[in-house]
Amino acid sequence: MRDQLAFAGVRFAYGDQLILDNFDLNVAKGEFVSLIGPSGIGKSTLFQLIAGLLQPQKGEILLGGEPMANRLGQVGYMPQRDLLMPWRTIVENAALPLEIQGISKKQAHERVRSELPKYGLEEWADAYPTQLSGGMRQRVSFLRALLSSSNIMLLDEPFSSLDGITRMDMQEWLMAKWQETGSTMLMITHDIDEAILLADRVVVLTGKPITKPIELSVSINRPRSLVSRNHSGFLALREEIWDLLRSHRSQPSLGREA
Ligand SMILES: Nc1ncnc2c1ncn2[C@@H]1O[C@H](COP(=O)(O)OP(=O)(O)OP(=O)(O)O)[C@@H](O)[C@H]1O
Repeated sequence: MRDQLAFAGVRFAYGDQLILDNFDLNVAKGEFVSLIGPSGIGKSTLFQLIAGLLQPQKGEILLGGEPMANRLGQVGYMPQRDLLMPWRTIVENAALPLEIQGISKKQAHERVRSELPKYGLEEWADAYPTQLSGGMRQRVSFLRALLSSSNIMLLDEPFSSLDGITRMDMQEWLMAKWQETGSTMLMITHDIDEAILLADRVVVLTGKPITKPIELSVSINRPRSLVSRNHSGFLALREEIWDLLRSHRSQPSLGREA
């Protein structure tokens, strides 16, 4: 089967700061991939390249096997903070990508209203974002991203602003949504447990520039739940990822002890 997303020999630099060099990454249709790496390594840059907000200076980014220079509108993006417009109701916020696609406001609103029960939000259709909890707002943000494009969803630390209990609820909720929608998902996270729990594969980004990402398969049976964290395979993977991150953090070039 063709990859849903492929980086082939990609180079990208901001001025003389090289972020990616000869970078390859392949993501299969319907796969869930977590991306983890130190702050400032280039994770958000990677997402901006996928979304088409930035272009590679060398190499190609392929969507569905095709090189696609204009990738805007081909991917759904869920940011760290929900970025809902406070003056728009929940329906009006979630319907925005459909209206941008040229669907009439009436049809767009009907479509969103039909989706809201799946998000536990049917009673909040006409509420404003400030009336909702953080977890509820992130569910609206997810729905809005999914309505932009369900082919590839980019989740940029989607739960980092939530409290610990809501975050765990949302992790289980996202696992269920991923299975229901069959979308390809890439998620940036700084939380090793979150990276493992949700993913088929964890990609550890290290090095400046990033050349070869370290890819680790997560072979823990699905459906998973928070209890899966006690699985021996989970604990071993957590150790492995932590060792990788720690060893790169303590490189002399990063200003730590030799
Ligand atoms: N528009 C820009 N112009 C110049 N440099 C930039 C720009 N955006 C990011 N950078 C630099 O590129 C590097 C990678 O940034 P990026 O935001 O992709 O990292 P990140 O891994 O997502 O970091 P974090 O985990 O802190 O969000 C950083 O050194 C950052 O300062």
